Amino acid sequence: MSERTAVVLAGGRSTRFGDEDKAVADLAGTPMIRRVVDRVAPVVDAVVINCRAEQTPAIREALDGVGRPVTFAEDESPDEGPMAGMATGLRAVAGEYAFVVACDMPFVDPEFVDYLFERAPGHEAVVPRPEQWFETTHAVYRAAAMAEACEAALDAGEERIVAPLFELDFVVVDAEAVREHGHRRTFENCNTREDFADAERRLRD
Ligand SMILES: Nc1nc2c(ncn2[C@@H]2O[C@H](COP(=O)(O)OP(=O)(O)OP(=O)(O)O)[C@@H](O)[C@H]2O)c(=O)[nH]1
Repeated sequence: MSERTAVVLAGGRSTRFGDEDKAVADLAGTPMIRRVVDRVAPVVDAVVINCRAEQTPAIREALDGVGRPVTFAEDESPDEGPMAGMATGLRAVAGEYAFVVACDMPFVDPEFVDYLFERAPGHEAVVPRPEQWFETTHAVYRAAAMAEACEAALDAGEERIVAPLFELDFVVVDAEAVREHGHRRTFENCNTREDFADAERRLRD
């Protein structure tokens, strides 16, 4: 089996959260990004973090001892959006396939991630579609192909991550397959203080 990587997107400004980086914000006693990495670590061989250079020290500290090699792929120009971050992160991937996940999805389901990787051979992307939209920041990509497609889309002035996706040979994981293989919370994300409070309640349940 070729090496599997998790690319964690953390280069956003957390404006809905407030004057603190939500990636390293405390969620029930653990930095949120640590929760994400701890959950995916059992099903990947390596981790790539995309962030801005000034975020790296705090994220590195939060990930101390995760048990997988962690590489930092820092934005050359910050604030260019999640698709630019995805391209930067994917360019740092050594293996063929990578699971891309946002740093604010602390309930990501490792069994579901494993299922996405299992479906990947022979394709360039495996993207869940639990409802009407594609979960592009919770999907497996052939790293080089998606990075190239993102870069072309950015050059064309495109901002939506579905644009490069449609250039690839991709598999959709439909609602039924999501229900069968994934925990229903796998896509939940935390953007606001209220979302954090909600997540903390769930983590205590
Ligand atoms: N590299 C990079 N990543 C980004 C950028 N904007 C968002 N992201 C990442 O993309 C993912 C989805 O973005 P959001 O959930 O909107 O996070 P955010 O932008 O930090 O939050 P808000 O400012 O509240 O919208 C998160 O994992 C962010 O870290 C960006 O300009 N550059």
